Amino acid sequence: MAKHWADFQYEIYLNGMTGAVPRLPTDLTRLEELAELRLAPGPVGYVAGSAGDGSTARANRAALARHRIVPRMLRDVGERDLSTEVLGRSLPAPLALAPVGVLQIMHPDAERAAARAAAAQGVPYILSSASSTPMEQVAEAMGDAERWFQLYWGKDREVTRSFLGRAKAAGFSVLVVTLDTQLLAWRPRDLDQAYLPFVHGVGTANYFTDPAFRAGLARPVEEDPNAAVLHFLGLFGDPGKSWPDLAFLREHWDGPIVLKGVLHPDDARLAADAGMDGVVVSNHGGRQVAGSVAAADALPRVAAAVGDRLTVLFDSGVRTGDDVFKALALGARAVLLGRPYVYGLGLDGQAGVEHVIRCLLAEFDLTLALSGHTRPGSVSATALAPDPTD
Ligand SMILES: Cc1cc2nc3c(=O)[nH]c(=O)nc-3n(C[C@H](O)[C@H](O)[C@H](O)COP(=O)(O)O)c2cc1C
Ligand SMILES: CC(C)CC(=O)C(=O)O
Repeated sequence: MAKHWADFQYEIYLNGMTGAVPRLPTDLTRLEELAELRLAPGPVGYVAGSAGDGSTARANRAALARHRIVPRMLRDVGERDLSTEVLGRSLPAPLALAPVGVLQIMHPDAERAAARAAAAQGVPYILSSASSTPMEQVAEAMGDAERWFQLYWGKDREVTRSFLGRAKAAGFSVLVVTLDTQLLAWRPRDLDQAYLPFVHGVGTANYFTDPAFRAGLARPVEEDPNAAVLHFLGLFGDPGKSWPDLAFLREHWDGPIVLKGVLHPDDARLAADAGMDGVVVSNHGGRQVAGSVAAADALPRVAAAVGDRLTVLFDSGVRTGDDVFKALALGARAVLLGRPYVYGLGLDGQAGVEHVIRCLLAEFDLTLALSGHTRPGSVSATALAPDPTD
């Protein structure tokens, strides 16, 4: 019998014969409440928090919940294959870990632990520019496992050029350029606690170790760390960028480029016109524009506009296996997972991240099978009940 992601449930039940139960919940929507109880208020507030009153983060969940799956019967789902081709790479499942910076606020092993967990499960790891560990050290922890680099496309061209060179040399294969964080949004939960990881020197490691960044400082980081933090805050985002600037990135990166944070079909078309390879339909987990369209509501429109020209990926609000299924049905090729793996890291290090990946994919595998499908590619809009808001 072929091995399936769903087999994880029997592993759990068999371990139960020795009295063992999972250390973390298997319903991943419960991780946040556990993290709120167990982790320090500043860090957990930063991760769980959103822009404004949190309406976009809630809308992300509500939009996914509004869609309902219509299972089909007697379709021989005994043998299933979750592997998916994304940007020329064969992935074991339609999943990657989203770029999340500052992971040291969650666990001392930070990005290395998350990256090792991704590598152990064969899932691509997308390393944030704002990681608390220099990219070369994360790459070393991963061996030759699949890794992508997320760029904060800031004001200093030399730093961008240097990041691209370092990422390529360290074996990162896909460039994910985040467009929705040119400025840090209004985040009341962090403001009320006056807590921002960067001010504590977390999330600046790629910058502080970068020769081009260091060249822009009046005094070395080690002599004046506060000035270095201010310099970072001044340059990590650039609200002055516009579409023609993408030519610079296309010129300096010869692998696939994916734009993250696209919500409007016209922006997706502009991405295709600019020679990009993909988009991530995302509202940054509701952390940037309060009152924004839910990512799952934007997804079918973007997929209809560019699905034949670009690889369409999705994040923001994915918590369960059925969310993954719905995202595929709405037009995504694969999804990125954000906060759940970060809570897994905070609560149980690398093992916690692996638990989260395995639960999500076991539940997705079961949803797929029980709905009458054997592979991600066969899931389309016809697998969903008509949208009551249409
Ligand atoms: C604590 C935290 C830090 C993040 N840092 C980054 C980042 O450095 N770069 C980036 O492109 N996105 C970042 N994101 C956004 C995620 O990549 C992703 O879009 C989002 O978490 C998806 O929504 P979800 O958390 O609802 O799954 C961050 C998200 C969180 C929660
Ligand atoms: C503001 C960024 C540097 C980090 C981020 O993307 C986030 O906190 O959502």
